[in-house]
Amino acid sequence: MRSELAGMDIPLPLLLSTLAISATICYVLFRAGKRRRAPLPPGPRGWPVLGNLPQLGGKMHQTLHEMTKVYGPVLRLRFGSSVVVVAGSAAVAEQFLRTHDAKFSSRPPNSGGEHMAYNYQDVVFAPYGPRWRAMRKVCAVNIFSARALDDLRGFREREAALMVRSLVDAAKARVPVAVGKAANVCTTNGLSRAAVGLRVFGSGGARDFKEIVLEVMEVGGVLNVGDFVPALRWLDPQGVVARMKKLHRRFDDMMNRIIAERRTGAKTTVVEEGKGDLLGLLLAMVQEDKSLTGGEEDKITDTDVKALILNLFVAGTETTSSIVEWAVAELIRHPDILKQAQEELDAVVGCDRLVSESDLPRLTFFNAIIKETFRLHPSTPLSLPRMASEECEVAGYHIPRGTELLVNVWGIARDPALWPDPLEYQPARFLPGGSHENVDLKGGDFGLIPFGAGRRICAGLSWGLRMVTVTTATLVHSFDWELPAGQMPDKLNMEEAFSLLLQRAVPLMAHPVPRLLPSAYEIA
Ligand code: HEM
Repeated sequence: MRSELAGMDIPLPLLLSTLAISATICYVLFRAGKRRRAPLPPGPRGWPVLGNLPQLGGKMHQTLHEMTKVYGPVLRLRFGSSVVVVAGSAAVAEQFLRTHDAKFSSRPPNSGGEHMAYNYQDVVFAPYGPRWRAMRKVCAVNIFSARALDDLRGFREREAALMVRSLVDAAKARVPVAVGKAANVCTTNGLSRAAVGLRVFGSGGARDFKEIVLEVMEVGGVLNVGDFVPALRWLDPQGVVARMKKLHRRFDDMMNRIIAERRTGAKTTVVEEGKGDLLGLLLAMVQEDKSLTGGEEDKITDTDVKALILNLFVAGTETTSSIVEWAVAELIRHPDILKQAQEELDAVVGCDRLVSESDLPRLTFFNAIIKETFRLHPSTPLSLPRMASEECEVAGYHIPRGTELLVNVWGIARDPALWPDPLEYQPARFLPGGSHENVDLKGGDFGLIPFGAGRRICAGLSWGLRMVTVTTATLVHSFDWELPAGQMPDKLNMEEAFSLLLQRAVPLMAHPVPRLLPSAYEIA
């Protein structure tokens, strides 16, 4: 038999065998293609609807660290309807945040970004793109560049001195102080003076401002179940969204008032001159009709200014003061390390004045203490979430588009494969000749990334690091620290609280004992 195909006369057996061979080749290629796609990462089975949310507990970073030991360094979970992947080793974090960083440069949508941060018009939640880049540049130039940091140094040092004054008063009264609270007043006021020319706490502080900032920091740290389970979103079971909306209105009203006062030159709440602060610089840009991205329709607006200021308070206050509190607690637990730190401070600074920022580069041992504290007690143990804008392959696993990424910076910094005696507080590991002498905190060493890494690394890293170092150095240089009667340094409770930020479960209370010459404490 013969068959006619496109006018050709082909024998039927030949045609059939050609078709059979083609079909077989297609099938083999299809199977090979299927096999080439990497598997999804492993992870524990979750519950219906809620997925793995009920298994996380309050100390999510600890649970995820344990799961990583079982399932490996790329862990796949489901938070409600969101697929989440957790990076649990330095090598895997590097693949996500260096090799594939461009694909993970946006953050997943969430209620904080929508209801508090002016519908993602800020820096923290803004989708990756020209607008986000421009907003980051505005911060970088006006507050976080080396020059801006130096210009604003007076605010930080002044607040550190005021902290010392209040601690001397407590010493005279023989009352123990909450070290984290004292540090928080210092870091928040330092930032708020630089940002809006106002002190949040203390004399001259605006009460409204303080209340709003405290609540913004608190609400910003809550994990909202409605973000992961769409069916629960409208119910708002924790009442988080309702609080956010109310708080947003209060913050917005307050900022509108501050901006109006600035524009009319009225002086109701402004305790600093306001010259040279970030708000003044940003309002000048609005006045000049400056474009963010160069486009005509993309002028910087009052909303951009308010969103940016909000970011600084949420991202830059508790993160900074919690590290100071952990550092002082570690030093109380390790009197030999505290003594060595004080000897270095005395040699560099002397005993007749307080620490200044210009002393910091010469404090080799003290800088190692700061690194070691960030290693064991990173303020944001799971960094901030990112989201895959494209699919990719990491460590042999397929990561689909839309997957949320958490990087367990807390767990990675305790990996025994990377850190000898990982649970021991040993600043010397960062000293010349130590096992990690060249490691820094700036996102290049993936075993230690408390500020994140890649394009969306912490925008306030330089400010945060300086503020943490100068505040801690001031506390350690100006005072000896004694625990309240009955507490032993080696038994100090070092438990972590239930929170997205790494707070202490039991706030550190201690007696400051002045140790410098009396003239050092003469603070105007
Ligand atoms: C010292 C303590 C601080 C720590 C440990 C810290 C940590 C972080 C981390 C882990 C991220 C996410 C990075 C990533 O996605 O890879 C981040 C983002 C951010 N941080 Fe910080 N931070 C600190 C202080 C500050 C300060 C003082 C400010 C501002 C005054 C600030 C402003 C920001 C902003 C604006 C972002 C968002 C960056 C973006 O999405 O482009 N942070 N921070």
